[in-house]
Amino acid sequence: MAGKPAQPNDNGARKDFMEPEDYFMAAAVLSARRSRDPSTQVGACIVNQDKKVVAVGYNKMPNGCEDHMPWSRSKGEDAAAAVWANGGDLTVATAAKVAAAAAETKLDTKYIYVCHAVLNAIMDKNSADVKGCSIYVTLFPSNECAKLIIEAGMKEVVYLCDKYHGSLETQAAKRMFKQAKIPCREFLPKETEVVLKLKST
Ligand SMILES: Nc1nc(=O)n([C@H]2C[C@H](O)[C@@H](COP(=O)(O)O)O2)cc1CO
Repeated sequence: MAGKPAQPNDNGARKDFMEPEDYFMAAAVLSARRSRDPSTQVGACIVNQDKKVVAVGYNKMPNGCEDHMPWSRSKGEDAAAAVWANGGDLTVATAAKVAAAAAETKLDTKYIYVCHAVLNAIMDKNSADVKGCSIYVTLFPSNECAKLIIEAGMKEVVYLCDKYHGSLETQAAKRMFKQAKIPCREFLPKETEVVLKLKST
């Protein structure tokens, strides 16, 4: 029996192939999965003007430091976890407060050591430079990432999530992007299912 009549220009190709933009953001989402950060995993994918991927990256500790730097968000969390692990009779909440009050150093948090996803992607690029490239990021770039993106001559930022939009770092990043005339747009998947599925797993 004859099937559906072929449409003009129907060469029999698969119709549900992945659109390039979805692929680039999915690559960023997949890269984020390599992160060891227990709370926030960030991925980045840099694409050149020929639509070729030239780099991917994720938030990580510097090479050689992976097993030695803390992943905690606050000194208190570390100390509380240690008390808890040693069978201490303080609750985690109490221990956290005691430790946080006793030591206010940031040296025991991840923030001072971690390489953001954008930095890692730029350092790991497989091209001479990333001038004129677009960057797909799972989280809006920080002020430090914005400086790198601008100085590297990238032309566009596409982001999936902006959960720290109220932070000083994000506000500073937006101010620099505006001044440097680098457009930032929220990612709108063409084929939502694939990217969101990756994001949520
Ligand atoms: N743009 C960014 N790129 C990143 O790679 N990061 C990293 C740094 C930390 O490892 C993690 C944020 O941890 P937390 O504060 O949500 O527990 O994400 C953070 C930002 C935020 O501006």
